[in-house]
Amino acid sequence: MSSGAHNFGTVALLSTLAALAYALLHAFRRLRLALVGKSLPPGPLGVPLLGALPFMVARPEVALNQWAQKYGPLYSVWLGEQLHVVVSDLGIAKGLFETQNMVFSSRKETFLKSGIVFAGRGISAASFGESWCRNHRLVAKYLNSDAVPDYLAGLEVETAEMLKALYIKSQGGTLPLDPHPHFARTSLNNLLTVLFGLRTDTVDHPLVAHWLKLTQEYTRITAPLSNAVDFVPGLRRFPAWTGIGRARRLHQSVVGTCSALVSDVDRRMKAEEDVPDCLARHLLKAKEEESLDDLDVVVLCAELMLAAVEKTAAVVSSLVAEIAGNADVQARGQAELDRVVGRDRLPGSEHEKDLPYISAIVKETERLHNPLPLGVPHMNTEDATYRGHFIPKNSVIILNTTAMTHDASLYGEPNKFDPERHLKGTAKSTDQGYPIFGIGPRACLGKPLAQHEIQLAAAGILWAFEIERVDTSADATAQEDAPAPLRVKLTPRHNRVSAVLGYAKAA
Ligand code: HEM
Repeated sequence: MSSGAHNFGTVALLSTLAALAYALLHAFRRLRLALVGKSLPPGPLGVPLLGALPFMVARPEVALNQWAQKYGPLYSVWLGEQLHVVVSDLGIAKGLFETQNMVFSSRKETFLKSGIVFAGRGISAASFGESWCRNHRLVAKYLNSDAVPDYLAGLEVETAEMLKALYIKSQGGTLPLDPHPHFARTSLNNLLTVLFGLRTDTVDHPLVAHWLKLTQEYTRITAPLSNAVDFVPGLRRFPAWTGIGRARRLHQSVVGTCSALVSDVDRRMKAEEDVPDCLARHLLKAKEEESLDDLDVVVLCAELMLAAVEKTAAVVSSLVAEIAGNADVQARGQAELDRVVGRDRLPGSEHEKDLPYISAIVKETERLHNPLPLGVPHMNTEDATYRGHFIPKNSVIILNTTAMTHDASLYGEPNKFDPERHLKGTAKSTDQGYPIFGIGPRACLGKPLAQHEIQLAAAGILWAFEIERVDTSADATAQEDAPAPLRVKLTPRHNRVSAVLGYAKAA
């Protein structure tokens, strides 16, 4: 026998033994639990050391959905040595949180996101404890639904600025464009105002493209299941292959950018300049009393900017893409705006409650185009049991919110864009609520701000423009592995648009 064939035989034997040992270990784990009358939720077995990680490399949500079909809406899966419990049903998610809210409201402090990107600080990646409580309390003061009404006038100004910039950049509707950077700038400006009391003056300001790039990198390297290195500690010896280097660079870049903004607020406060009330000022003033160090302040601000900008902009871009492809929805939304707002002023936040169809368009976009398809994983701090399934302490809980919002038993024809289903009192009305902002004490802190921003953007764009999608299939610059960029033609809807937007050179 040749040495090559011999080596192959040895490798095959060792692999088989490793797989057997792994299967035995899992069988033993399950048997041990069964002996004391406990059974884990069912789930796939996976492979030695890595568990199910190899099946989740490309599109984790596809693998998760296939397992949900096979094992049901509550199943367990090992990723490396970490047990994950995946919930794909809204009723079960609500059930878990209604009965054991506090038990399920921690997070696993992951190696990449928590340890490197946020340097063990911040809110979203922190386990449930004193530091999370303090940070959550400090930030909530500036973001909860009591605080947001103070920002509404500013959000309206930013929306009007965004519409005007779209009008100008598209040369009064003659040039197709990608509106996404404009939506990102609006969201960035809203956050910069809340955090630092400042804003960018144009979409071409370098901070807009820089921050968009950082948030996209953040999304790529911190997606809930993207990092084998979080669950297989042995991989940490290979920083070049495992995203560790990228996470370090992201940390440096994000902290560098936000440190400069925080330092400027600090300098202005020390020079006794007039600094508007903003989160950075509040945190700097409270540093001693709240035992915050410099990095705490910077990471809190950076985290909010990372959490906010791209997700909010992504929803608005998806909304525009959907409207461009649904002439009936567009016409119905515009008819509502003409009726409620008229053509001599822009829709404002005072109109929101009188625009149920626009709200329904927003809800339907969020249902279909969830910008955080698997939410942010939770962790349970105590052993728990749900409908006979044992969920051991320190399991990572994935709320598969996309599966929940595509549940055909709640939303008939779940892949269809149909705002009508959110209109109360109509034949199609379902009103199941949807969990894209999360559930329980760890639910999104920015929801009130994001919802107002998106609603104002939706109403403003529909008020101002006829939206038409431009075909990008022949775009030679498009990258093969990236989604086609959104390109739309935004034609002013009526002859009052330029005047109301304050654009003097109107046709
Ligand atoms: C469309 C926009 C947004 C979506 C879909 C979204 C979604 C989410 C989700 C799913 C979570 C995890 C909830 C859970 O664990 O149950 C979360 C957490 C969080 N979000 Fe958002 N978010 C959005 C915008 C924002 C904005 C604008 C901000 C800040 C200004 C923000 C700040 C946060 C923070 C700080 C957390 C961590 C909460 C915690 O762990 O205690 N988000 N968000």
